[in-house]
Amino acid sequence: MTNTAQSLPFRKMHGAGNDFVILDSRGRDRVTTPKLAAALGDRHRGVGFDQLAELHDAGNADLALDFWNSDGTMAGACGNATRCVASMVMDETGRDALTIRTARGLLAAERRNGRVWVNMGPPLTDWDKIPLSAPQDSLHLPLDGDPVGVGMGNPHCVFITHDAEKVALEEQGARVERDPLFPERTNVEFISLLGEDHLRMRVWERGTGVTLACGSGACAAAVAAVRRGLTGPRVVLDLDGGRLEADWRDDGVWLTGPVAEVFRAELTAEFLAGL
Ligand SMILES: N[C@@H](CCC[C@H](N)C(=O)O)C(=O)O
Repeated sequence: MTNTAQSLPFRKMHGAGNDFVILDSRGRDRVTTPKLAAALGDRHRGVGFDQLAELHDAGNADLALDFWNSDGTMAGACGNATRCVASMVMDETGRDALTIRTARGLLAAERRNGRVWVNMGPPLTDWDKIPLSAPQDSLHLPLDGDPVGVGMGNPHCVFITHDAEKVALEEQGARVERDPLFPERTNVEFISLLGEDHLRMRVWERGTGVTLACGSGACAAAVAAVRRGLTGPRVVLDLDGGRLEADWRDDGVWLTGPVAEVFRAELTAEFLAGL
């Protein structure tokens, strides 16, 4: 933490109930450390969030983004936070198209008919790119329930079930997140088919636990559903916190859904000094 003497402004936003603290470090040094992320992510002694997103300057893009989980670890991708920040910067600048540098690569965001879409990039299906710990066919991972492995800049393990409502999400999610098949742990999704190109999805996020929605997870679920012949490439997903849409095109998987700003506040100098 470089800025302990001063308070630090932030915003709270959410996308379909997947909630974020947004720190805007454009024009200054980045401030997030694992300790700050974990302290702020504490819903009792901090602010509480599923992810923290920190904006910063990017030479060759409109902005850059880092993502942190509430356990203080970093994530390579966060679809819902990317949508929230894109919407915020589009409102700020009046622009309808942005490029966003993330650990996953350069992502495009577009506002079409009032809805912000983000291209989360092409899915990764090779075992070493997801990554898995040994060569495997990612379409049939060697785990009970025959899940599909998908990389979206972060790892996902997608279980196709008869009824996602009936899954013991906490127990199964926690176990699969740390299965040795995933050297970097994994996000875990359970999906079931509700109708044509319409999925129910529940999610356990790596580094956070059960969340109301996960954007990269929705993209991974759509990819798994297409690869297993369940749906076409454009899919509606009903999550606990709302509805997301994923559209797998030649240039990547596009994601949209609701976004909301909840409040703006500042971290006190006392809170920061205690880290
Ligand atoms: N909520 C996210 C995913 C956040 C990162 C994830 N927990 C990880 O560690 O990979 C989303 O909307 O994509």
